[in-house]
Amino acid sequence: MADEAQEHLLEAAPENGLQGGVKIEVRDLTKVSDKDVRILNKVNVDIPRGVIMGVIGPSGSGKSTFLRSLNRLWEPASGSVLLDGVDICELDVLSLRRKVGMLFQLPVLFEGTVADNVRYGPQLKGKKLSDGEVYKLLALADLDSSFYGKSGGELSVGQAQRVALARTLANEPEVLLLDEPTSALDPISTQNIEDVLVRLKEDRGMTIVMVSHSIKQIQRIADVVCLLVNGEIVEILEPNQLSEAKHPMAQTFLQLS
Ligand SMILES: Nc1ncnc2c1ncn2[C@@H]1O[C@H](COP(=O)(O)OP(=O)(O)OP(=O)(O)O)[C@@H](O)[C@H]1O
Repeated sequence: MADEAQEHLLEAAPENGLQGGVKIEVRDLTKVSDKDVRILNKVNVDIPRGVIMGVIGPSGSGKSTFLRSLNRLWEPASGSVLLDGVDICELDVLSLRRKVGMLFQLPVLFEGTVADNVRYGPQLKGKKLSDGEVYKLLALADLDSSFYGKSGGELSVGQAQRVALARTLANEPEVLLLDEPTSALDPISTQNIEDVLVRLKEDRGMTIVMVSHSIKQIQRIADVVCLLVNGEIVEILEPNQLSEAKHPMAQTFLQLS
């Protein structure tokens, strides 16, 4: 990846008074499939703290694999990922996944109430969240107190996605990984989630890496966008500069999406 591209990322670091600096360093990250096909090929990128990074690229280019490699849902074949300078392979997987929370395209809620779901992570560590703490987490995910006692079956997909977000936030993550988190949602639910993500970045300095097929969404909320093609990062740009991307796939992708 060109040095120039990396500079875009570092320039996007927050000017909101929160601590800046590199949060995630990805070094020569390579992932090979069982059939010996390279899914990620020597990916290098520094992701600053307090930035929303959008990841785009054609289907099969390795976006989900990249995301899953950041919290060891997929183990790399070679290369490394450093979180605050510490190789994630040196961290206990459970504590890594608390620090680096993840949301998927479709939310899966556990049995029980919304409050049970939100309490789940802290409970595994022996901590019972008070009602007030649960309400605060719901509010962070833009859900009012009426959701507290509801069950998953009573929720729309958009509401369930926000409950899944509140459940992730209960673990006090420093990084959020989002794999097309709004692709199954209507425009209003999408906007709710986008607003929450921007607030988490601005108020808490959270680092957010989001795969999205929507260029418009990337342009609405991302600070930088990273284009993956055939398992390689070929461009890192500010969202409003996407039309200036030099890689031929970028133009095709822009026209089709
Ligand atoms: N568990 C797996 N085992 C083997 N190959 C896999 C596995 N998961 C994904 N792949 C392959 O890795 C490549 C990248 O897949 P990945 O899901 O990361 O792409 P993507 O860019 O997220 O695609 P999409 O936009 O369609 O979700 C694809 O060729 C896919 O077939």
